[in-house]
Amino acid sequence: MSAHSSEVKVFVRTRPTACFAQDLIEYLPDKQTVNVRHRRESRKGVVNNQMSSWSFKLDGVMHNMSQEEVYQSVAHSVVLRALEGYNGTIMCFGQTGAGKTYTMTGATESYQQRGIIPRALQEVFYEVEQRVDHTFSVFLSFLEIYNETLVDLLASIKRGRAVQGGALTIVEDPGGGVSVKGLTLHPVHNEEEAFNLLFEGEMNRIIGEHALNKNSSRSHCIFTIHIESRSRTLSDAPYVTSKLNLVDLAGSERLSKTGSEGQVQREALYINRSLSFLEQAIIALTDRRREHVPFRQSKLTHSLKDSLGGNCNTVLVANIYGEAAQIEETLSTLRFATRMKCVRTQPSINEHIDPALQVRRLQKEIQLLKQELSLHDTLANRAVVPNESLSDRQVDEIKSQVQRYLAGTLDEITIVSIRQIQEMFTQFKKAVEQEQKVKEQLSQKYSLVEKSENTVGSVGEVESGFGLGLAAPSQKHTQASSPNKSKGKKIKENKGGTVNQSETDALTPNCDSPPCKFEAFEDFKLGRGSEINRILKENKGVLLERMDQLHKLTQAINSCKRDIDHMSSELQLCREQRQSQGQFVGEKGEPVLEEAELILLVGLREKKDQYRQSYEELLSTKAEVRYCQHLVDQCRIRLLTEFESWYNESFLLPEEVQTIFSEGGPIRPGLIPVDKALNLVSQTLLAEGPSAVSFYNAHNRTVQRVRNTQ
Ligand SMILES: Nc1ncnc2c1ncn2[C@@H]1O[C@H](COP(=O)(O)OP(=O)(O)OP(=O)(O)O)[C@@H](O)[C@H]1O
Repeated sequence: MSAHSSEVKVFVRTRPTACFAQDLIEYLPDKQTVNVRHRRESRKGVVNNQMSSWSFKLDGVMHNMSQEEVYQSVAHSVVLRALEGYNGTIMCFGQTGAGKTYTMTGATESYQQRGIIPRALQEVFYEVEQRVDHTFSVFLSFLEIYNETLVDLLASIKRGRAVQGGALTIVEDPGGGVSVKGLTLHPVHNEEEAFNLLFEGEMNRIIGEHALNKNSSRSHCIFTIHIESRSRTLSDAPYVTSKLNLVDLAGSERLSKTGSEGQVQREALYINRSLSFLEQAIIALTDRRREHVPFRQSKLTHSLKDSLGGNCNTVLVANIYGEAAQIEETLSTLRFATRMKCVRTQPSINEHIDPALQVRRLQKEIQLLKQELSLHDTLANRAVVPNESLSDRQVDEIKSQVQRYLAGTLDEITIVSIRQIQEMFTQFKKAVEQEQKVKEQLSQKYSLVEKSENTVGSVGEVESGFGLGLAAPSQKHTQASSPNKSKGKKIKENKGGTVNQSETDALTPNCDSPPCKFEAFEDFKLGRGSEINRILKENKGVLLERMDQLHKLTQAINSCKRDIDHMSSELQLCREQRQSQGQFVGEKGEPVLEEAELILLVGLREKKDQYRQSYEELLSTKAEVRYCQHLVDQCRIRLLTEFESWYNESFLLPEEVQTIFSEGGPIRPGLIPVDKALNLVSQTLLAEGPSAVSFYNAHNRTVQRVRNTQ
C-alpha cells in the first residue's frame, strides 16, 4: 500500500493551577501558539535580570479543556484510522506531575475524568459494533519500561497468548515494525473486558516515592490495542491489522530538582537517560542528512522505533505545569515538542493476504484463464489445446517423435501446445547430451590414434596446417622412404587391402616421366606413407564393423516393431471382442482380463521395452559410425596430401632444390605446398649466395652415393 509522508501532530496541555504564571506564559487566540518569557540563566554566579521570550507554534493548545475535548482533538482520528489498518501512537511527555497519566489514563475513580485509553477502548468497540460488514479481533498488551527493564503488566492474567515465549525482548520485524517477544496479548470482546485489563495493568504499575508527587509513576508505560479486521462480505479481500500505542512517558524533571536519593535517584537517572535518548533519536529523525537514527540506545526508543520513524500516525501531547516555579521544565518540554513536530512518518495500511486465500484466488484465476484460452481456440476454429501438464504416456510419445525426427523417419512434428514444445526441447537436449556422451566415450576409445597426432606436433611441421586426429608416419618410416630412394622403383602389389575409389580418383594416371601418379601412390603407401595408410585401414576396419552392427540393429528393431504392431492389433481385437461380450468381473466386482489378453499385454510391454533399448543402442551406434566415418575421411585426406607433397618433392623439384630438402638440408621436406616450397628454396639460395647451390648439390650427391652403396 503506498504511503504518504505525514508530520507528527503535537499538542500542549496545561495542568490547571491556581498559580498560573500569566506574566510568563501567554496563549495566543489562534490556539496554536504559546509564548514564554523567562529570565536568562545566570552564568558563573552573575545575576542576570534580562528577560527573554520564546514563541512555540504547535498543532493545538489545550488549556482548561475537558477530557472529552482533549480526546476529540488528540485521539479520535488516530483511533478511527487504526480501525482502517493504520498504526497509531499517542504519547504524553512532560515533567512529573504535569498531567501525563491524567491525560492518558485519567482518574480511574471518576468516569467523567477518564482519559484517552478508556475513551479509545470505548470508541473501538463502538465502531466494531457499527461496522457490521467486517469482523474485528481486538487484543490488548500493557508494557512497562522500568529502569531499562521490560515488564509485562498483564502477565498476571492467564488467558493471554505471548508473542513467542521467553524473556521480554524487543524484536524488529522484517517489514520494519517492532514487537516485544514474550509480551502477552489478551483478546477482548467488549469495553468491560478491556477496562478490566487496563485497571489490572494500572494496579501492577510500579509506583515510586517522589518528593514532588507521591503517586508519580517512575516508568514508561505502553498500552497497546491490537486490531485485526476482515471483510464479512468479500471472502477473498485482504485483511488488515494495526497497532495503537498509547504511551505514558515517565516525568522529565531535572535530577537536582527531585531532591530524591537512593532507588528514586537511580530511577530518575534511568528516566532522564532514556528521555535524552528519545530526544537524540528525534533530533536524528529531523535531520535529513543523518542516515542512522540511534533507536537502540534505550528500550524506550527501540520499542517506539516504528511509532517515531515508521508507518504510523503519531501524536504527542506535551504536558506542562504552568506555575512560575516550573518555567524551566515548561520551556524544555515545549522545545522537545517543537522538535517532535518536525519528525515525519509514513502512515500506510497494514494489508495482508491470507496464504490459503491467495492459493484459492490464484486457482480461480488459472481456471478462468483456461476457459478464456479454450474460448479463443473455439473462436479461431482450432482444436482445443490441452493445458494440463503432460502425462508419462504423452512424454514418451514426444520422445519417440523427436527420435524419429532426428533419425529422419519423421519429416515434421506438429506443434500442439506450449507444454509440448517445452518437452520437445527437453528431448532434443537429451539427444544432444547422449551424442556428446558417446563422442566422449569414443574419443577415449581412440586415444591411441590421438596420441599419434601429438607425435606429428613434435616433429615440428607447424607450417603443414594439418591438425588432424590421425597418426602420422614415424621418423623411422620417413627415413626409410626418402623420395630419391623410391624413385624408379617397381610398383609393388598393394597387400594392405582395398583402396577407396576417391583415393584413386584423385590421382590422374600420368605415365610420362615423372612416373605415373597412380603407381607412385601405391609405392608411397608401401614406403613413406605406410604408417598413415596402416591407420587408415585400421579405421576403415572399425567403420565396417560398426556399419555391420548398425545394419543388424536396424533389422532387429524393424522386426521388433513388426511384432509390436502385430501384438497391438491382436490386443485391439481382444478388446473389441470383450466389449461386445461384456466385461468379466471378479468376486468383488473388479474388472478381470481374459488370460489371452493379459498375456498379450505383458508381451507387448516387454516388446516395447526391448524396442526402446534397441533404439537407444541404435542411436549410439549411429553416432559411432559417424565418428568412425569422420576419422576415415580425415585419414584419407592426410594420406593424399602427404602423397602430393612427397610426389612433388620427389619428382617435380629441380635437383638442386631436392638437395635443400634432403636430409641435413636447411628446409625440412614434407607437407609444404610445392609453390611455397620453391619460393622458400629460392629465398634460401639467394640468402646464402649462388655458391650455396653447388655446395648443396655436392653434399647431396655424396649422401646419395653413400646410401646407394649401403
Ligand atoms: N488537566 C487536569 N485536570 C485536572 N487534574 C489534573 C490535570 N492534569 C493533572 N491533574 C492532576 O495532577 C496530578 C498529577 O497528574 P499526573 O499524575 O497525571 O501527572 P504525571 O505527569 O503523570 O506525573 P508522573 O510523571 O509522575 O507520572 C494528578 O492528581 C492529576 O489528577
